[in-house]
Parts: sequence; structure tokens; C-alpha cells
Amino acid sequence: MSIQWFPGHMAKTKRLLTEQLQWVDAVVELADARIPASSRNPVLAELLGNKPRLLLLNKTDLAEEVWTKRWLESLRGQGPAFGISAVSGRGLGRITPELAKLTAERASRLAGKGLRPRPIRVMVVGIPNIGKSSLINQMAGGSKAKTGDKPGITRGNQWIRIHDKIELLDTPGLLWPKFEDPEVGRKLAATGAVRDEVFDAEELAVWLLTWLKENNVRVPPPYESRGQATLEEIGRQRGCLMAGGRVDTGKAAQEFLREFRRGRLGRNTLDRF
Ligand SMILES: Nc1nc2c(ncn2[C@@H]2O[C@H](COP(=O)(O)OP(=O)(O)OP(=O)(O)O)[C@@H](O)[C@H]2O)c(=O)[nH]1
Repeated sequence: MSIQWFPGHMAKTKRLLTEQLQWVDAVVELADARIPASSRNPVLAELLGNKPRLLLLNKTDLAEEVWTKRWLESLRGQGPAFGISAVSGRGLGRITPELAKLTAERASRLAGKGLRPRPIRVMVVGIPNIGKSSLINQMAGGSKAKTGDKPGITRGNQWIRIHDKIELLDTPGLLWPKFEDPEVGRKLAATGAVRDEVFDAEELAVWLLTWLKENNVRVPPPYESRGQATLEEIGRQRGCLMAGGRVDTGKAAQEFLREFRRGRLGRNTLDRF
């Protein structure tokens, strides 16, 4: 299965990110706790230079706790990182103190010049649908940034003062995912980072069902068997029928993917090592 992505979009994003970076003191990078490797783009490190960066694994409520712990242990070698849930609010209280620590040098430089400290300016970056708006809303304590369950909903450009210590840039830089590896593309599609129009839902659902089986992930019925037959079962169970009573496997696949993304099949981490 190949997923189309547009080089023009990448070039534009890179330009936008570089422009915005000059205005910020630190960057919060959001990655998906279900795919901590596949949801990050290595080009970011290159763009950031020595700008302080905090890595947050979001959607920990949908990932397997034991894997989140393992991932964080390995990722901390590259800098500060912890898990959050932008929806439940878990872990968000750690963000401000961590950013203050990361930018302490800037604060003492300002103090050294006799300047009053100003809030830390932070840009939030991450791939589409990773939870950037949800995080900003939670931290701002209100519905200040639009959220949605379709990738690419964020528009506009605005600073949001969270409190006297932090200001967030409300046009979070979108990162393009790294698609060269087809497995990465599938995982991004399975977790909802890619628009549904650009991949084949049936093919993806069959791949995911097989992946779950091969990795011994226990899932509730009717998902426990594998392949096309299961799409038939899912369709029958969910009432996805066409004229003549035949199962609509395309609709069944979409239903299955929707349930997986919402965590109805339990918590799952797709990136493992
Ligand atoms: N379960 C769960 N869902 C989350 C979490 N954070 C965000 N979401 C959901 O993920 C979807 C996308 O969230 P947004 O905040 O709109 O993501 P975004 O990164 O701003 O999206 P773009 O505007 O496409 O870049 C929404 O349906 C959120 O409710 C989380 O921690 N847990």
C-alpha cells in the first residue's frame, strides 16, 4: 500500500517552521505514544539546531503503558521526554516546570542584562492530528484553538498566553511524517494521522488485523481472527450490508479502523523494539 504525500507541502512546512522558529525560545514536539518512532520526523532535529526541545508522547491513554515506559527510557537519552494525555490532562502539570528548566539559561541572560523576565515563547509541533490544538486548549483552560478528528484542521496564527510564564504559538508547525518506509505509512494511517482518502481502508484493515494477530495482541470478538474473512465477520456483526445481503467489506474496514483509533480494541502500541 502506498500513501501519497506532497513534496510541495513539505517545502512549505519547512519554510514556515524555520520562519516561526526565530520567534520562539523553545519547542514542544508532540509524538504519538502508540507510534513514538513513526510519528516523528528526523528533519526536525536539523531545523531546530540548538533550540531547547521538550518531547511529549501524547495519547498515552491509547498506548500500552509498559511500552510507553520503555520508549521514554530510551528517548530520554536524547533529551527531556515524558508521556501526556491532552484529552484527560494527564502529565500536563509537568510541562511548565520542564520548559522553565530548559530555558533557564535564557532567563539568567536576561536577568544579567537587568531585563525583566518575559514569558517563555513556545511553539508546538507535530504531525497532523497528533493533538496540538487539544494540548493548547487544555493548557489555556478553554476552547481557544480549534480541534477536530480530521488531520489538518489547524489554521490561523496567534500567541496564546497560558499564564505569566508561558506563551504558546497557536499555529503549531505541522510536521510531515516520514513515509519512505511503507510500514511507517501504514502505522500513521492506522492511528489516524493521514487523511482517509489517501489510502485503501480495506488493505489497511487487513494489514492491521494481521499485525495484531502476529504480535499476539488479544482483541475482543469479532476481531480475533485474521484477514478478509474477518472483515466479512465484522461487517456482518456491524450490519455493514449491501443490497442482496452481501457484506460491504469497505464499510466494515472503516468501522474497524474507527474503533481501533478510539481505543475500543484496547490500548495498543504499534512501534516496538
Ligand atoms: N484519546 C486521546 N485522543 C486525543 C488526545 N489528544 C488529542 N486527541 C484527539 O485527537 C484528535 C486530534 O486532535 P487535535 O488537537 O485536533 O490535533 P491537531 O494536532 O491540532 O490536529 P491538526 O489540526 O490536524 O494538526 C481529536 O479527536 C482529539 O480529541 C489524547 O491524549 N488522547
